[in-house]
Amino acid sequence: MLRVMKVTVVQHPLLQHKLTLMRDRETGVKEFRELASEISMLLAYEAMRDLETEPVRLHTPIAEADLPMLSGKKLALVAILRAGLVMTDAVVRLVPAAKIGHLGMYRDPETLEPVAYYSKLPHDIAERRVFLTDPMLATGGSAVAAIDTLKAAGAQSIKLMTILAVPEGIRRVQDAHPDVEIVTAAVDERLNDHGYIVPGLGDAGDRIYGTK
Ligand SMILES: O=P(O)(O)OC[C@H]1O[C@H](OP(=O)(O)OP(=O)(O)O)[C@H](O)[C@@H]1O
Ligand SMILES: O=c1cc[nH]c(=O)[nH]1
Ligand SMILES: [Mg+2]
Repeated sequence: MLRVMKVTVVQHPLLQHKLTLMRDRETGVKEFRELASEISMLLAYEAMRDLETEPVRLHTPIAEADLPMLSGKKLALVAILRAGLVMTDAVVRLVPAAKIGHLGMYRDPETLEPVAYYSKLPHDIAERRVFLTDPMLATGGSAVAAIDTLKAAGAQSIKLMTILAVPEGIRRVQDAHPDVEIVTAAVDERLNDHGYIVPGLGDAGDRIYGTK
């Protein structure tokens, strides 16, 4: 695992293998979606490494013992639609008590700037640790707009979980929101002239939902 400032690249071989399968253009919708789910759970395992625990006294079948249980702030998972939804759907299986928010936005194909079309967040988001999900961090416009919205709603503790990022997008998020840690499975080379990540995996939303 490589840590550079507030970016964590999860370099576990299991995760990297699954990511390579996702990148393959021959991978179909069903497998792509399953891989995105599995990678999201592995990313969450790392992103949630610093969750607080406290000892709770209980009886195992053998003895009484003080054993760790999650404590501290409650959690919120927030998906940037559409593609982030597959990630929150997966991660909530690990933290079933988390509340889930949705931020609808798409990237204008000409300007590459995000266009927001929906927002529904837990009312108590200010009291929760927020894990924002989107598989792709490209120009960073969508992530910055989503974090702006979360902070305007009172969120104070935010981590961004992505599957693929590029240095340009990471910089844009860090410049706008230096307090937000990014957890990703890989940092690719660059963006092409259409704002797609190279080598990337294509259009995440289209590959998850089969819309192309
Ligand atoms: O970093 P950026 O340059 O903003 O690009 C990344 C955004 O692009 C994709 O969404 P898209 O606009 O394709 O919407 P969709 O999920 O509805 O397909 C992706 O899921 C991110 O939200
Ligand atoms: O490569 C990219 C860039 C933005 N959005 C995607 O879905 N893929
Ligand atoms: Mg898309």
